[in-house]
Amino acid sequence: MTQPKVLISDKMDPRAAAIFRERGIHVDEITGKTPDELAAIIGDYDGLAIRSSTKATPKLLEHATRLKVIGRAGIGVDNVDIPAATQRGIVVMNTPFGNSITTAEHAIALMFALARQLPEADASTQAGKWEKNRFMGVELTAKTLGLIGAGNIGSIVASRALGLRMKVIAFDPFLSPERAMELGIEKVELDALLARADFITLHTPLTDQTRGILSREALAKTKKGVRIINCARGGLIDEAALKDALDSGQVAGAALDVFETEPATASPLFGTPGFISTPHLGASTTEAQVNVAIQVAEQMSDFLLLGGVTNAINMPSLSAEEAPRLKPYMALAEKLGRLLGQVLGDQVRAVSIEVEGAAAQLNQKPITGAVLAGLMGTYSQTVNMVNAPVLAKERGLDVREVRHEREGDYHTLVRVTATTPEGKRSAAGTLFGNSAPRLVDIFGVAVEAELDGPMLYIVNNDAPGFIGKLGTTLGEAGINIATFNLGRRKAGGEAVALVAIDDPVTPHLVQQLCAIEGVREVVPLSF
Ligand SMILES: NC(=O)c1ccc[n+]([C@@H]2O[C@H](COP(=O)([O-])OP(=O)(O)OC[C@H]3O[C@@H](n4cnc5c(N)ncnc54)[C@H](O)[C@@H]3O)[C@@H](O)[C@H]2O)c1
Ligand SMILES: O=C(O)[C@H](O)COP(=O)(O)O
Repeated sequence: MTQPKVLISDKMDPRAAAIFRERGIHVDEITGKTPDELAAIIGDYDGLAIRSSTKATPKLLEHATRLKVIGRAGIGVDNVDIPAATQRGIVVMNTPFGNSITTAEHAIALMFALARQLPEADASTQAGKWEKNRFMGVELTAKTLGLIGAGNIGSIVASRALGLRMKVIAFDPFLSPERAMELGIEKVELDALLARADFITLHTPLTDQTRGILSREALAKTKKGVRIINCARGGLIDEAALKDALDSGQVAGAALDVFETEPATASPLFGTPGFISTPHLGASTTEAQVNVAIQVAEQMSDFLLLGGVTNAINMPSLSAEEAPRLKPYMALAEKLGRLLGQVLGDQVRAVSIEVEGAAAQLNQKPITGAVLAGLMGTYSQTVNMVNAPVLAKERGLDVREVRHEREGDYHTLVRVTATTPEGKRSAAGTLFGNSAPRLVDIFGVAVEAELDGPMLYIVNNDAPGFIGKLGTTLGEAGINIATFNLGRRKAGGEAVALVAIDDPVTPHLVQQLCAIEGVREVVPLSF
């Protein structure tokens, strides 16, 4: 295995680079590059470790020809084009909990800062004004805090606010009543939250549903004198409407850590009385940065070295312990998919993947991904485990997974059945010694073949003399037979030969093989 290379392109705690090096991964820390400069170097790397500054756009990813994984040392992945990464087979992972406490604390800090106008009071005092009568604050105790989004960060904010004796209400369509009760908060609709909250804090991702959730109309529905905090994502609030609401006094104060356009070096909000801002500092504590740096480096190393997948946005998880056990199954699954793909071409409309015996104890998703990657890999150069399920969906391929706990003739078995307009064809394989993939059944004919290197799949009438003629034709073309596996439905019926050969065959030789008496089909294979 060649040494993987990782690029850290945003400022990150040095522990990330140290972990990559300890695990034998080459790492370069190159920060502050323009998109074009980054595009010029990204082609050298297997992994890209980022925070929120690097934008992994489709344009950048076009140059990322080696890239296998993007690791986000933090939570929000809106700076990564996930569909583009997935199309290119790049796993995108984040560290969903490493900076949650820190960010929740920042929201609470901003809530205090708004309640007591701390930044203005500080600036005035340091300017020598001593304006004691100018800064009249409000208490938090007994006030109502409205959470928009009660996930990881929102729920930590709730627990801190309850400790401050606030009443907490939340709008989150995915918050269950049980979870709300467990958190000690009241689940409400958005309009009720707007009408009741003295403070509103946002903790949702930026999605099509949440963009502009505090729109001009929503701000008009708030309780007069509300104070608003946003430590989630710019774009959740209409900034122009917020400016007007601050000017009119509808909103008494607003604290933004995040902006629609970042870096936010200019904004109509700047200088507005009651407005406070920080430059996307939510996650910026020593503790959070150490957490996310360690987590992202461990996760990316596990993926690059062992195939373990943790906290991936675009792929099911696969622990570093599970990955070595699944590896031979994935190799078997990929070979079965590849075999069917080569024999059936692009005629496959549906695939059923059955696991039986020991295989049924494992996580089936990676096995399915490998089958699809093998199947579609015969007509797509860029398909892999990551993008195969998405590409299958795009092509309208109906994919089914079936699990049989019982053992059949083999202690472990993977069977792939493909449906084409002509009917169903299936291939099954097992693992010898729990590690070596072997084909044991092809289209209902029992065989025992290693699927490796160049091979020939031949269907012929079972009749004396065929093997001799086949050997002679291959021999005259200078093709050496490595192994020969033959199976038949019944004596004198249809027979299937899987022939491992030392060199690939030419189309002309395939024609010659097809011309042998009794041969019905010849398909050159490669594994
Ligand atoms: N300022 C910073 O530096 C900083 C740091 C960390 C995280 N963040 C951001 O904070 C946000 C929240 O992070 P998290 O870890 O709590 O995420 P999370 O996924 O744990 O929680 C998000 C919550 O939003 C809810 N939600 C989704 N759609 C919604 C909708 N339409 N209306 C209301 N609620 C909705 C979800 O149900 C979920 O409970 C993310 O955008 C993240 O990027 C910012
Ligand atoms: O989503 C996140 O984790 C935060 O926005 C933190 O971003 P940062 O890593 O750029 O500070």
